[in-house]
Amino acid sequence: MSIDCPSRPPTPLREVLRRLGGAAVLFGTGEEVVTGISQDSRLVRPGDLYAALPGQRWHGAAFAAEAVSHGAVAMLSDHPSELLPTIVVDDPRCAVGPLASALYGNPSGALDVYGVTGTNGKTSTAYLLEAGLRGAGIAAGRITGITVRGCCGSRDAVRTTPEASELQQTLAAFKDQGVSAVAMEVSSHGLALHRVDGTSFGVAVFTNLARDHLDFHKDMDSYFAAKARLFSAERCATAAIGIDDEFGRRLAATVSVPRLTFSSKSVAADIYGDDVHADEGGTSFRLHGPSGTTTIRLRLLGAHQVDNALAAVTALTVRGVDLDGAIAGIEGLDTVPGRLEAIDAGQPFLAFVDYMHNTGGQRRLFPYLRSLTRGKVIVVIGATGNRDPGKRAPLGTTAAELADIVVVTDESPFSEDAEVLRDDVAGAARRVKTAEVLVVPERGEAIATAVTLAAPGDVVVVAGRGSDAVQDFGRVRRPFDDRVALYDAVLRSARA
Ligand SMILES: CC(=O)N[C@H]1[C@@H](OP(=O)(O)OP(=O)(O)OC[C@H]2O[C@@H](n3ccc(=O)[nH]c3=O)[C@H](O)[C@@H]2O)O[C@H](CO)[C@@H](O)[C@@H]1O[C@H](C)C(=O)N[C@@H](C)C(=O)N[C@H](CCC(=O)O)C(=O)O
Ligand SMILES: Nc1ncnc2c1ncn2[C@@H]1O[C@H](COP(=O)(O)OP(=O)(O)OP(=O)(O)O)[C@@H](O)[C@H]1O
Repeated sequence: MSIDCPSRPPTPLREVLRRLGGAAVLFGTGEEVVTGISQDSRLVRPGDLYAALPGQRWHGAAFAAEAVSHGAVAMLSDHPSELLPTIVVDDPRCAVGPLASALYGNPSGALDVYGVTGTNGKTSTAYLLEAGLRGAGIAAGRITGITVRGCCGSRDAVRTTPEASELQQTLAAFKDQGVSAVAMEVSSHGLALHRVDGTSFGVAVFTNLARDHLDFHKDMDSYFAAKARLFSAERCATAAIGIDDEFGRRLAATVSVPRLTFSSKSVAADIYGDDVHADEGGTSFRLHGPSGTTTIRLRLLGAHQVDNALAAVTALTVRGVDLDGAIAGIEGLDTVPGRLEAIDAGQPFLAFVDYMHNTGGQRRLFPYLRSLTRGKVIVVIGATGNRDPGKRAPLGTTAAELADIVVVTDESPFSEDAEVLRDDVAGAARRVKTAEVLVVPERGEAIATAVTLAAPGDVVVVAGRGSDAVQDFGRVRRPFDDRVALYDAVLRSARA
């Protein structure tokens, strides 16, 4: 990995205090100087200001000693520390982003940042954007829940949208590497938890909104409101908005920044796609926009990728990027890891790994999978623990409505009882009565079962985890990659 944030000029603590405004109170002399900021004691570097935040499980102040051991020189929190000079503010989480941006030289001001939000398609759209930017000759970086990639290397992502201090460090590193545009995912958690405060977006992109994350946001209106925060004139210069659902239309009607809309259903959009052909080799469609009509041939699979490509082209159009080069880049993208990724070990049926984990994704993808076969669609499915329990039954119901065989198994239960998760999904799937429903707790066995049941011409899809490399059972975590497991299962079945 080579995305280290280079050291920054020291900033006196008194200057930090001044930046935070009149409500901030300093406990200490203010003689110290800080060279960076971190909100995780484990990631503190010598010279850092440690932002100790109240969280869901802990208060960061509990980790002050560890921050000191790593070289923290001062703290930002909602109460003073006995260990470090502290600047106290009422809501330190709100303060971190803008302060980190200032300490790292306002990196987003020097970058064209494409922020992608929405329930589904953020990662895919960010990959398409990066490919389009690079195709147009623009040095691009990418921040997604899979990896963070600049011009000089990449590293695995910890979450979809990095915490505020890590985000500003990454943007500063990108800037120093010569990156000039960044495609990044902006999750609703990221917006609600102020991770992107202090970041200026050249364009905010809205893909779509469907039920998800209601454990955190409580209802769809709050979920939408979190997403809509990205589109305020204080955060973004322009917007690209998908209007194929009610929420996108609502957003398009209310944003005050210059915007273009896109759609794969409505000619009323500024940029729209039609004549979609999605088969097992790729996806083509006609794109109609301000500069005319062009045919786009994606190597990515599934009609949903037309929506994501429209999102990317619309955002690139809004930013005035050369579209010929950008479209060539988009057409060259061969896969997004774990997003309808084909697994081919020479078997006589189609096999995919996908990340669908909500009914919005299921409803968009199953029709495509169905179109690929005259035989059966077999899905391996589960529900992730510690997430909205209200989404489990709909996942089971929709899978059973749209597939022929549903193999229910474990995803990552985290601290929840795996059997309860399986029962919720399988119970709902069984009530549909049209699909065969099996429960196979161990994921590798479930995948092998699906493969064994596949006849020539069928479609097998292992859903829900995409490219995740670890299955998390709370106390036990084990390496598990669905793509490897599916490939191995296919090979084993061929030998048998
Ligand atoms: C809601 C949320 O984002 N929570 C994350 C967050 O929790 P938190 O801020 O409440 O932190 P906490 O664990 O209570 O700890 C409090 C403070 O102590 C600090 N700390 C904690 C432990 C330690 O050893 N040292 C230390 O400094 C933490 O950095 C934090 O500032 O910080 C924790 C550790 O730093 C994360 O483990 C935790 O992720 C939770 C488990 C999580 O699952 N987050 C998911 C839901 C998430 O954010 N997902 C979205 C994408 C969703 C999607 O699009 O599908 C994302 O953007 O990734
Ligand atoms: N435009 C779309 N419309 C509906 N479903 C989609 C769309 N794009 C992707 N999907 C589905 O959502 C899954 C996740 O896709 P992707 O990772 O691109 O989205 P995401 O918004 O980043 O999701 P997450 O935040 O969960 O990573 C895909 O595997 C696919 O099943």
